[in-house]
Amino acid sequence: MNNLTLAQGHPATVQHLASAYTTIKTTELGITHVILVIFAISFTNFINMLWKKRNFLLFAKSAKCYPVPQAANRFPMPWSLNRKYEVYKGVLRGNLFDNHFRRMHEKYSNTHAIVSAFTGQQKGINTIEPENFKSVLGTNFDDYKRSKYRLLAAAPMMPPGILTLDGHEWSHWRSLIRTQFTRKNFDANIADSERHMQLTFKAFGPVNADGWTGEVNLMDHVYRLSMDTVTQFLFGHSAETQSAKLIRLGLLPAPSSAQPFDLDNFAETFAVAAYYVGHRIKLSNMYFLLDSLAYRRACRSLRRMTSAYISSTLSRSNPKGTTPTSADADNAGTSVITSLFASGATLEDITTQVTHLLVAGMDTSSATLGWIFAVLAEHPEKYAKLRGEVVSVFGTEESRLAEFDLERLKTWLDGREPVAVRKGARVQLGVYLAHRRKDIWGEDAEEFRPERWEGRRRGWDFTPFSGGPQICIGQGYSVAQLSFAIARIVMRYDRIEKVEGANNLKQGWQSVLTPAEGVRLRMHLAEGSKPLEV
Ligand code: HEM
Repeated sequence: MNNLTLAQGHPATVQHLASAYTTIKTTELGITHVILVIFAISFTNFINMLWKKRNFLLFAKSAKCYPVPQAANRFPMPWSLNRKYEVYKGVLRGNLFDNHFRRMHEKYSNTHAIVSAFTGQQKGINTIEPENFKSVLGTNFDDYKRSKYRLLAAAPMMPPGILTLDGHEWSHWRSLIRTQFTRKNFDANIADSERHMQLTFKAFGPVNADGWTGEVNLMDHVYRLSMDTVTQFLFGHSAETQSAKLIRLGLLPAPSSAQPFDLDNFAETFAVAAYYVGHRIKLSNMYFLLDSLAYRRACRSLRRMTSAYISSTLSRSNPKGTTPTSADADNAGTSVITSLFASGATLEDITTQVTHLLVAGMDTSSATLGWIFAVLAEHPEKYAKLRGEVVSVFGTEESRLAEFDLERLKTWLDGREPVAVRKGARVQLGVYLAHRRKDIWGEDAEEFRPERWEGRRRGWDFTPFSGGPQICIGQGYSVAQLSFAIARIVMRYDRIEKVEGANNLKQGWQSVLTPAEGVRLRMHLAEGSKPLEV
């Protein structure tokens, strides 16, 4: 009362007190309401969850499903932060599959369930069972979808496209793109592939009086090689990132005609954006935690450059620089871009799909080449054997026996019970560990023994390119392209050795498993190798 009296002479204060009083009243009511609503929602959700769990268990029983072991959750945390910590620790230490996932499979069998520590609900299935790969990727393909977090994590670099979409949209782009992955297109590019190899050899640097190069970090060079060959294939003309670097280092003269953009920068910008995307996808529903201005800037400039690159491809036969038409696409020759353009896709759409193709083809190809030579450097006898086979089919640089074409490159190379999966659960197919199972591959499964392939047919036990309707579109192309690159390197260099102190087999993570510290080698020029043509 005293307060009220005092406040009468001070309208502002009165008003203030009055509103404070009303606020208290409203807040009391509001909080009660809010608590009731939260309680009602939580209770409904809880009952709903119990109901679904019951239905799921009944379904599992009626379908005679195998009661999969459940991975224990020792330190349960919301959003499975404890598991994410384990996964990410493995990513950073370079032993993701050999440590965390291997331990899980050893402890809880080839197929086990991840369940919520709070509700007991199945959240995911981890499997290294080829039969399950077949089921998810092949037989029951329509029952599964890609993780929405992959789409969200990658979106700033690449809006939805062939690598992240499902259903009709995915099959639309897949059917348009796959028409270009033909043998004819590979063979048509072989002369350019040779030129890219010559540039790569130049990048390896000169040899000393004994025929040895200095230290070569193979990953730098094969990254650019992959970028140049993949873009050659997609665009019909290459991004020339290897030449761009050689020009920067003063090892090649600058080109007379202006480029549509800084090609050297293209490779670097792509690498930054792809690095973020690879790690964001690994973070799954926590993808947003990894972000930065550098990432956003890289995504924007990559898009600008890719779009300029596509326009320049389409305008090659249209020097006036007017908006490209489908006639320009026809004149520019056949490539993924021209065929997409001819199908009526917009520049925006083509830019998106091409970015997906670059992401799909770049790190995969360069990591494969890197690993192959990292392992070969540890096994000189296998390198010699491989070189012997290449030389017996194709000859040496000095005396060629045969030209490289797809046919010859190909010739040269030549869980059992059902498991119930809850709708919405995430199924992880552990390809890395499945490829190292001793019961499938024998006691020497961990050893580098390429001879194991002799007379062996590939099935769902070997799925580096995935399988089923979403199998890698670039499989045939990349096996041929990589075989060509391997054959050309071993043809030119008869020995390789790792430099002292190099840790070439340490695993790191890009968008795929990749040599964490690069592949540091010295290479010995074979007798009779010809001088470079570039
Ligand atoms: C050694 C090289 C390569 C490996 C190991 C590889 C592996 C794979 C794998 C495992 C997938 C399935 C990804 C998933 O859906 O989760 C895939 C899909 C794909 N790959 Fe490759 N890839 C390689 C090279 C390439 C190249 C060079 C290109 C094209 C230039 C390419 C284009 C694609 C595309 C477009 C898809 C998506 C297919 C679809 O969803 O329909 N790949 N690849």
